[in-house]
Amino acid sequence: MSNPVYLALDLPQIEPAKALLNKVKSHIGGVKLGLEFFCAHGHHGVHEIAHATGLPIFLDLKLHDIPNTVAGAMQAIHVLEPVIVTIHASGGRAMMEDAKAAAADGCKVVAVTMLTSLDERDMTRTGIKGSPHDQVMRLAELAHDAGLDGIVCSGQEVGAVRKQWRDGFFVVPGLRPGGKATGDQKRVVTPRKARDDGASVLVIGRPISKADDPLEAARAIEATL
Ligand SMILES: O=c1ccn([C@@H]2O[C@H](COP(=O)(O)O)[C@@H](O)[C@H]2O)c(=O)[nH]1
Repeated sequence: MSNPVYLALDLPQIEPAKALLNKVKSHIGGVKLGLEFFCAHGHHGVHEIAHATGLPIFLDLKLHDIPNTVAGAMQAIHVLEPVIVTIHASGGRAMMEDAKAAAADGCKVVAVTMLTSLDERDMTRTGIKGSPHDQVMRLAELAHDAGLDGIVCSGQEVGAVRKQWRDGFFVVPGLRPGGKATGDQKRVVTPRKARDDGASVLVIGRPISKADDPLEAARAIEATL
């Protein structure tokens, strides 16, 4: 089985990002480039990371707009050859259908359900009633019906989603080797639990990138899987 860990490269400077990747690249399966990286370095930065590492690229752009705009954005990133792209499930069914139709062949389009930095209290404040579990299940069904490949959810929900959507592709961030919520992440589990519960991809950033010894941190996480 290939390594399911995608390193979240949330670093503002490209040279330190490349140096980090050089250290850990034998212990990860791919690279996740998100908003911070894309806004700072754009297409050029994505090409540079892809060429420097040879690893698969996951573009975590979390697109969320009207269907026509999101479809246009999906077409504009074909040239970057991402293996995974994220959009927001709350953009609605038509937006998800058009995003999938506009994606390149072989690119997995997955919908963010409820960010791992949110808990039930945060949800209530945005006007969404019920538990994170219910909200994730509802949006997973919508994403499935829209023809997407899978969803992004926390490790606290992935087991339940996997039972309903057996062949889905599930991306799980909010992973902490100690299993405790730290900083901005509220719905966390360990990488091992997420994998055991059915995650397809494990997204891990700061537990590796901010570790005193990123190579040792990446090795230690790999050894638990
Ligand atoms: O619900 C979500 C969706 C995306 N993310 C992204 O994953 C990484 C997690 O980084 P850590 O440093 O391991 O917390 C980050 O790039 C987020 O943008 C998420 O955390 N939760």
